[in-house]
Amino acid sequence: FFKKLLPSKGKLPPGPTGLPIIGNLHQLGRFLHKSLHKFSQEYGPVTYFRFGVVPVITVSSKEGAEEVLKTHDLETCSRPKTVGSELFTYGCQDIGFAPFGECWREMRKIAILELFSPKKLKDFRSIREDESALLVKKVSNSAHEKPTSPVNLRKVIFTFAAGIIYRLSFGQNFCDFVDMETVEDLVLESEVNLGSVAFADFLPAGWIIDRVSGQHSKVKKAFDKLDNFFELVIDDHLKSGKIQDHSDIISVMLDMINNPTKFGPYKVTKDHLKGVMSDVFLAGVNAGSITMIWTMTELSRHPRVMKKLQEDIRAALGPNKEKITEADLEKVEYLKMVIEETFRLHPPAPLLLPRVAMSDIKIQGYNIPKNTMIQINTYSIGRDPKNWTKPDEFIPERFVDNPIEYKGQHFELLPFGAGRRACPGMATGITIVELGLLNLLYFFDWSLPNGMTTKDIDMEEDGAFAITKKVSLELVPTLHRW
Ligand code: HEM
Repeated sequence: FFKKLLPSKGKLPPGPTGLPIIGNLHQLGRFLHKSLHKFSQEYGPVTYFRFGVVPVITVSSKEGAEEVLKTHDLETCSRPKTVGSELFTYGCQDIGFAPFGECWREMRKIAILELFSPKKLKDFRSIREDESALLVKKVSNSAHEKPTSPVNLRKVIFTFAAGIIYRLSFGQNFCDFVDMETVEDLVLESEVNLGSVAFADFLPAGWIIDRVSGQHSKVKKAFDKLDNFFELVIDDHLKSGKIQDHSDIISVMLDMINNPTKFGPYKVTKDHLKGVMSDVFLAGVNAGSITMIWTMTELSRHPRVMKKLQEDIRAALGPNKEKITEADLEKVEYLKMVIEETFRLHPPAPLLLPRVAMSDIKIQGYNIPKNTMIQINTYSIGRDPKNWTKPDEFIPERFVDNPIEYKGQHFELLPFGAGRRACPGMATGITIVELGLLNLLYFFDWSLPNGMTTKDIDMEEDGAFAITKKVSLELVPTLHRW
């Protein structure tokens, strides 16, 4: 009867049958990208399901991704709001979770100008070189220890990536007044809570369950910690009295808040500033660190590739270099293939960030009604045998004489997304990843801790939006002798 009354939705994509109210929640496992991968294997590359009462389509083919991210980019470039995203981005007044509109456009414009322009990338070279030197020093100290002990690669890689991103966005002296261990815990806790599922997101009156179950207070507590931390960073900028020098994005935005008439009609507020800080703090460091960790993990599991890569790097750069420079990044073709292969198998954000249809559209011949949430499954696309031969194997050579790149033009490989909402930090992110790995692989040889074989390397995943390796990767470094 109700079906007759409601307007026809036309031909929806196929998908699992849901239950009243909870939809298909009972069929989703711990990791959404894996559950949706299973759906696509059973129902096809465009699948319809319900997350509680929220309608969702998941797209798992290169052709479908191209239709969403290119043909219908304008109609799908908004984001759905969730309890976690609203809280951690100060009411979605950031870049990553802002709905399509003026706020998103203005924040993205400021970030591109103050963080990601080619000029800024050049200006920040000294920060990257300082952090590279610190990384090599830290690992060298461990390599000199007798007996040698394994290095926790997650820790050194996080400190390296965070040192660069936070100093360039939060100020040169950032690392002097905070302790990186605390920062790492804060990033992990915030990311998990931002991506956590609240009943209020998909059930009518679900907020009551969130209050009773303690979910609401858990997320709020994590947010308060992050907010206190941001206040500390902002206070430090205000105390230094150097807002006018525009030395980082925080001083630029504080100047915009204090002198609104100087900067055009859009009124920037403290919530915008904290929203952008939240994006940089969470998105900026995690994805790059995760990429480096998965790369070192796959290299440790594939000694043939590790050996070939280190020989290739050392032949290209020559012996006994004192430090790696960014000019060296141009010479290491095989490293770029290894990173591409890692992106294919371990995209740091396998579902990108969710989109929402702003009008009725058609994807692969199916009707997608307005307000449907859209998930692009790059995890499935990277494993699709139609795009890749032997898709489950780690073979960087597949990129030899292969035009496919990760920059958003080739829809079979989308680690940074594509279209209007593609990652604005791509150039910065990839430079950090290449630089970090080049330092680790040029100066050091790596072996597994005593008694461990390649088969013992744990590949279990963890995380919410960003999917990382659950168990820390521990390897023993030896200083390379020429
Ligand atoms: C290897 C490093 C990185 C990877 C793999 C990565 C990946 C991604 C992905 C998949 C998205 C979602 C794209 C979409 O929905 O189509 C994204 C968005 C975003 N990323 Fe990155 N990212 C990286 C580095 C960075 C860095 C260094 C920053 C900032 C310092 C950054 C800031 C952002 C922001 C602000 C967005 C939201 C864009 C929007 O919605 O308009 N990312 N990133």
